[in-house]
Amino acid sequence: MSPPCSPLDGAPATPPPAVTREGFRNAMARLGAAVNIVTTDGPGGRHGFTASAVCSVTDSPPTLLVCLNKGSSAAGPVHANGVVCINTLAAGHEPLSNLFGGRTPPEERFASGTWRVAATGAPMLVGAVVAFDCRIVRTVEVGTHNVLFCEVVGVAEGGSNESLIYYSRRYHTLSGPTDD
Ligand SMILES: NC(=O)c1ccc[n+]([C@@H]2O[C@H](COP(=O)([O-])OP(=O)(O)OC[C@H]3O[C@@H](n4cnc5c(N)ncnc54)[C@H](O)[C@@H]3O)[C@@H](O)[C@H]2O)c1
Ligand SMILES: Cc1cc2c(cc1C)N(C[C@H](O)[C@H](O)[C@H](O)COP(=O)(O)O)c1[nH]c(=O)[nH]c(=O)c1N2
Repeated sequence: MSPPCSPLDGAPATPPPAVTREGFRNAMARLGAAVNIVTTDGPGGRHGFTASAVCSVTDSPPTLLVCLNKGSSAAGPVHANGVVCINTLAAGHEPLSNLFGGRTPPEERFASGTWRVAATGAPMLVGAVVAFDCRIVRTVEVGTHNVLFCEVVGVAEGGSNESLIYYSRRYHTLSGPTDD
């Protein structure tokens, strides 16, 4: 059996308490993450949702994963369409993130921002830091979420040099190097 976890400050180890949902979320709030709007379109209709649970899986074939709550109104359309575009948000996109973050009807979400249609048919956000046009190649159910494995079939790099970051339940801006 493995020993109990030690606190990072070197204090004596105590048996770990059960991890509650609240405890897990509080811990996760300490992980900074890029903010993305994941969009879809096709026979299941146009939809999109804000997601921070996005991660690179492998570059061969280029694959990302997205964790999508099964209770989200976007879940049906995403699975019916089998395609998504992962649009990574730039500084100034906080209102767009909140708009796609729940409760607003799908077509009202797309009334903000400028959208074009990617090769898969999914909406691509003009002004995103980067956008990944993807086909969903596998879905794995874990608890409340579906993990979508998304093969990248197209990439568009935007002009913005400032990424939107969600950390400690707030939005922040991270600037990249400038050319000069
Ligand atoms: N992975 C997710 O589904 C996810 C991620 C971030 C935010 N959200 C949703 O956005 C809203 C605001 O989030 P917040 O960060 O301000 O406060 P919060 O306390 O609800 O969440 C803190 C952190 O916990 C994680 N988290 C939250 N809900 C989760 C879920 N259902 N499953 C797995 N991980 C989850 C995320 O990393 C989040 O940043 C909430 O409704 C939350 O459920 C969901
Ligand atoms: C910053 C931030 C980050 C996330 C979210 C929200 C916000 C504000 N949400 C919640 C998600 O966007 C929301 O549940 C959907 O918009 C679906 O809501 P409706 O069911 O349509 O109301 C979210 N949901 C999800 O399934 N996976 C995720 O990674 C995230 N990440």
